[in-house]
Amino acid sequence: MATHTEQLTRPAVRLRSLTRSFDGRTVLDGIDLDLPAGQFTALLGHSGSGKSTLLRAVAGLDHGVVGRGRLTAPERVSVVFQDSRLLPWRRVLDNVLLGLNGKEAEERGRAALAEVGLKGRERAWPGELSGGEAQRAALARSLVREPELLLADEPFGALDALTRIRMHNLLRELWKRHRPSVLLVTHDVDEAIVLADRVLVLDQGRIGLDLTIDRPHPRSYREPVLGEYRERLLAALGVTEDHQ
Ligand SMILES: Nc1ncnc2c1ncn2[C@@H]1O[C@H](COP(=O)(O)OP(=O)(O)OP(=O)(O)O)[C@@H](O)[C@H]1O
Repeated sequence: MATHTEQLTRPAVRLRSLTRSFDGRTVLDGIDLDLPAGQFTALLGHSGSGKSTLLRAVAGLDHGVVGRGRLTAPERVSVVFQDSRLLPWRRVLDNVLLGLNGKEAEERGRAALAEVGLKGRERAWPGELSGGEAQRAALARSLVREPELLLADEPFGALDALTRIRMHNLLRELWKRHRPSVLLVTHDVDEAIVLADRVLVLDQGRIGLDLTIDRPHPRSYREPVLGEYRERLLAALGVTEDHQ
């Protein structure tokens, strides 16, 4: 992983005039965006606004899609999805190590599982894990690859509210320790505000708002000052809050 000084001097992701269309309908409309290395960024937007399309483009998972523009991203990119995508016929540690071999990789896999709170579950089958545990294993699978960029597409979307808060703390903790650049796609305004240092709103194929959240961590949903950010984000999303 890059040193902290290197991280500050070069963007991890650079998009220039990035355009993506499906069936003649433009979903991303000439996006220009730099994500500085080591930054924790969230991407908000309505359903269908193109968040996953943007994330897939950055991940290089959209081969064959009609599009234009220039994109640079680091070499080591990990992606976490809403479902853990663990292979049910492989034990948890083997899922984490998928494609990696050797004693040293195994040690790193065990360490990653310990980091996400799954020490002792190395030989469990994915079917024996709860939803939150499965997402922890998915995070460990990403972590063990030492990503420079971690892309997460609604990673906590299927979890209950309490588990989600614990996963927020875990993700932020892992980010602090390893400092990958993070791009987190979410529907959840509060999740974005509590976790990210920069929140982007995708609207009509463009970045409609680019908001820096300059507040110390850990943050709580209940901090009154975060309410100002919430209102700005909701306004950018075209949602008006009912204050009655
Ligand atoms: N492979 C594809 N083929 C055709 N249309 C697609 C494809 N992928 C995405 N789209 C369309 O592009 C638009 C944006 O989809 P995308 O999944 O990026 O939105 P999203 O903001 O991530 O939505 P959600 O929050 O509901 O997941 C949608 O209208 C979707 O139907």
